[in-house]
Amino acid sequence: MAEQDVIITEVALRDGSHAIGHQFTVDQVVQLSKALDDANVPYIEVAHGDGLAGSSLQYGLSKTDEMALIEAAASVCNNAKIAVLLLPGIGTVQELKQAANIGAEMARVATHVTEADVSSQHIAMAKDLGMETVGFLMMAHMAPVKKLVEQAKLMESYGADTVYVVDSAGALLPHEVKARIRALRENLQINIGFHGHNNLSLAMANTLAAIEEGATRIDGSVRCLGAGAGNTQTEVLVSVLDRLGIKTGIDLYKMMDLSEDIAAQILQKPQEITKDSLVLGYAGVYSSFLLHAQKAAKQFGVDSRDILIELGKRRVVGGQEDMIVDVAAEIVKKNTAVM
Ligand SMILES: C[C@H](O)CC(=O)C(=O)O
Ligand SMILES: [Mn+2]
Repeated sequence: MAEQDVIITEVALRDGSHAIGHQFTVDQVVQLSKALDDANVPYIEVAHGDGLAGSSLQYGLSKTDEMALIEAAASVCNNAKIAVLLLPGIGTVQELKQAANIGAEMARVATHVTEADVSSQHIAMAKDLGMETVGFLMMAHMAPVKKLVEQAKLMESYGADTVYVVDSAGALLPHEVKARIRALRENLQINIGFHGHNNLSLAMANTLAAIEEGATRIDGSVRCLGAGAGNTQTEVLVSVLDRLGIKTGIDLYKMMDLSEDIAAQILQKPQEITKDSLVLGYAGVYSSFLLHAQKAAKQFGVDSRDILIELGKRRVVGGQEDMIVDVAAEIVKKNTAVM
């Protein structure tokens, strides 16, 4: 019998970076990684929220060099493997090599859902470095199923071991997740994964829908420590899967304890679905835009929801963070013109 039916990657130390303005310290990363390792979590992702080399004025400056965080996490894990995220164009193969040298064993190469072709070099390099390799198709709600399959097949052809459907905006509904995972299962030979965000309170339902259709790689963030309203909450997911008789190999009590004792202390305020995170899901906007939009709203004196709705209409994608300020300024101009 397999020890795990579903393999969980804990993303709080990467996706959660968005929620705390990229302020992780070595001490926080060491404490959380150690506890996750002790709870038998198989993969722990560590990096800037926007992946390797994401620390910048555009995406947000990290308090601590991410390589120091990755090295610290790797040094305290006995069984868990450290994963890193890389968005080609933000990170390069240089950072990937550096991360592999200090202990990262899994590379997750992320592209917009229609741009998989930019991942070929990075997937090939990750394989050459001996890393387990994941293709991560972000903003999956923005492409029809046929397009998603075509793009996933590209990642498979470059050598990815797994392809993820990434609901970056938390905008997908369960039947849409099902259709996407089913199509990938029917057309690909590699593992299929799912990464959800809870902006519409659907992260758990979507994750279960994905598992029902055959996804075996699932992301979670403990205490919902992720962008927007956070991801599928890991300790809740472990409980639900246990009730369903689906094995994760993770110790539930230890997971609950570390959520309460460590993750909750890292969050500047408890994760909940606020009006802004709800609008992310409703309008189909990248979850990592949340704090940027709130900052621009304050700066320009406009409603953050208006900014997010407009970004959704314009189908803005990751990498276009500068548009947030443009949109805020345009709203001010429009409001002044009608006065
Ligand atoms: C760079 C993004 O934050 C990656 C991710 O977690 C998502 O698209 O969701
Ligand atoms: Mn995410």
